[in-house]
Amino acid sequence: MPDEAETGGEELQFVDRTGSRERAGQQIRLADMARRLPRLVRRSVALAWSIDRWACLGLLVCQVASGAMQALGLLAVSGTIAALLAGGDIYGRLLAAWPSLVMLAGAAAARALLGITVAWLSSRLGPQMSREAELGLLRAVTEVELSAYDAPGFNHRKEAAERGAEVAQDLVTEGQDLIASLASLIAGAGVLTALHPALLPLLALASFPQAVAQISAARVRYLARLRSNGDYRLLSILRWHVGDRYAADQIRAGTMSSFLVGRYRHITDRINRADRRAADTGARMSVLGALCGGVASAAVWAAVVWLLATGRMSVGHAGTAVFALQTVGMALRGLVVGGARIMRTGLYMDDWSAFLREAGGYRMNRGTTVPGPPQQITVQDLVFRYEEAANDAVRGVSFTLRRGEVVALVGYNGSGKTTLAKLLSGLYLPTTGSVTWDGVPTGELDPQAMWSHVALVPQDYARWPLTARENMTLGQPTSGGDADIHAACARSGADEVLTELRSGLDTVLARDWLGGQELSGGQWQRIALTRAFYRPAGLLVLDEPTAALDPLGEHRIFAGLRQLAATRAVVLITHRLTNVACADRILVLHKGRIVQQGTFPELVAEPGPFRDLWAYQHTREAADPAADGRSADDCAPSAHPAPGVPVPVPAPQPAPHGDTVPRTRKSTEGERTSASAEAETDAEAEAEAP
Ligand SMILES: Nc1ncnc2c1ncn2[C@@H]1O[C@H](COP(=O)(O)OP(=O)(O)OP(=O)(O)O)[C@@H](O)[C@H]1O
Repeated sequence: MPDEAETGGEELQFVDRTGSRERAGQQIRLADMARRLPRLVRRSVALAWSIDRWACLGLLVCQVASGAMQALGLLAVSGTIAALLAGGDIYGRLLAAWPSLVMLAGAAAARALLGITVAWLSSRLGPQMSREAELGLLRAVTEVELSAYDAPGFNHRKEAAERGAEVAQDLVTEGQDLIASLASLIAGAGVLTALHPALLPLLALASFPQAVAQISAARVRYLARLRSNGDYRLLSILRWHVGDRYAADQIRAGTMSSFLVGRYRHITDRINRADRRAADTGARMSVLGALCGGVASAAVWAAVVWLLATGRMSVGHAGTAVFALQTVGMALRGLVVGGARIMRTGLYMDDWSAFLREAGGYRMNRGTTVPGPPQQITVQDLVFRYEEAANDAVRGVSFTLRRGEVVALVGYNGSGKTTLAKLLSGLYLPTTGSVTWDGVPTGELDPQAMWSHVALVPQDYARWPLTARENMTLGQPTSGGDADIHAACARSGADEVLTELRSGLDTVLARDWLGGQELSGGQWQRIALTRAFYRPAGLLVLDEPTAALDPLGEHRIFAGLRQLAATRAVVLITHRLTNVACADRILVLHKGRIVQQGTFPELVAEPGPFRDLWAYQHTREAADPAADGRSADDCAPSAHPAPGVPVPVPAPQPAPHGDTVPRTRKSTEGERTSASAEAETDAEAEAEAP
């Protein structure tokens, strides 16, 4: 298969629409660094302090002590050299140098010990910081509006924040390296200044070109990585698709492996090119910096020789100056390299903290009214448009849904059914118009309290790698205990699934896990239905709830639906029109609008999209009964046209199996069909049917 990139077609790519990170990356410069470093160190210390103040305190004390030991060591070097170069016999000189030597060894040993302590504390603290950062991120993610996931900018910010959480642990080591370099610098600079005041400014001047070069190289590398971020993301998505079990059969049967691997290669080639360019530029800068630095260092050493030659500095002091110059030089390099690293980490952490602050710009900001189970959900002039979409997904929709009612949404693919169901559940908020629960707009309700009254079976239901029990209770067991779970299983057909599970409700539903067991698609759908039936919710939304079920399983669900509706408002979305005969009212959507509504018999009698769909589906099913395993008569025999007659007008009569829904009666606004109440007893009997 030809590559899209080769054919000139569109190519999947991730774009930083805000450009904020690119701008931030451009800030990796010496002046910005000098300005930002104290803030970054403060932040890393504050984060560490909030997690483990004793470890944090220990690290700070160790670094200060290490700096002091370094200064002591340099002084000891000076004392040792001075004693060794003094006049007198060698034994006398060694004896005089002895205390300085002991001090030198003691300082070195103490520094080594402090280094080990720092490494120990850092390795305890670092991973904790990342875990805490991840937890903060998880909390922030659950606090965003669902619509955030439809906004490309949000996903980009989320990924950047994830990277920030990942590198949070580096802040400890980088912060420590920086503090250690600073301590060394102060110690060395103090000694150097004491030896001769001109040496330190000279050294600082000599280090300047190298510092600029190293920071520039770090900036180039960061920006290159930033520009390749989208490609790295693509690679991880491709890796997941190629490696995951869900598509393994399709990759093989579709002989897609070379296409996918080729695509992977195409992206890695692009990353490699960018990396090579960045590496080359970085190396050129480093060479230039090293050349300038080399010349400047030669000047510093020449100055030391000149001081020595002109008698302005003793030999002992000159020896100490050699060590001090090395110490200060290393400390300066450590400051620059560590500074560039912590700047880079700081930029990622900025992404993380900005995400936590604003939840990627989509933090839920809703009301605090705590609702009860909704008695009536009213939709008025509802319009909803997905972010950056060209058209409204739902436009000008008005209707009322009451407790005890089953309302079916039907229509062609993309007509807005799922979107409307999510608006009813308060998962999305209207762009204009309103959705009210017992008179209160969904935006004014406390979201968690509202969703505790929603039971949702989406088209793509989650397959949690948890036990069967947790998969059904969603970690929120009712006071009825397992009895409630079994009752819900009996409704959904999951009772049959349970008998096949090794440890019953305690079985982990994930084959990859030790002791876990995998389920078939239909078995998983039964579990998803059990969740919804188990949940004591006032609004039940079923979006294609039986797509994966066998005919008997499907029959069981629809036979029990009326009984469920007794205490709930039910929204049913299905393309299988025989199933919507169970509904009190059917809303037909087309391009986001309600174009028809009424009972099943009314709609099959009325020219329009519903009748077209029904005629097509029924004719097909009549021609090939095997296409639909269950009889259309299960729900509303009166509504079904006789074979060969495309769309008959149904006669009003009670359904079999005791379903007493008066099918021909129009469910007008403000009016509830008597069916809901009357059907309960009979539907209960039906629920027992296999
Ligand atoms: N996350 C999204 N971002 C942008 N547009 C979307 C998104 N989800 C759906 N849409 C668009 O909104 C419209 C309605 O989609 P919706 O999923 O509500 O349709 P549907 O009637 O449930 O379709 P189906 O029968 O295929 O499930 C479609 O045009 C679709 O392309």
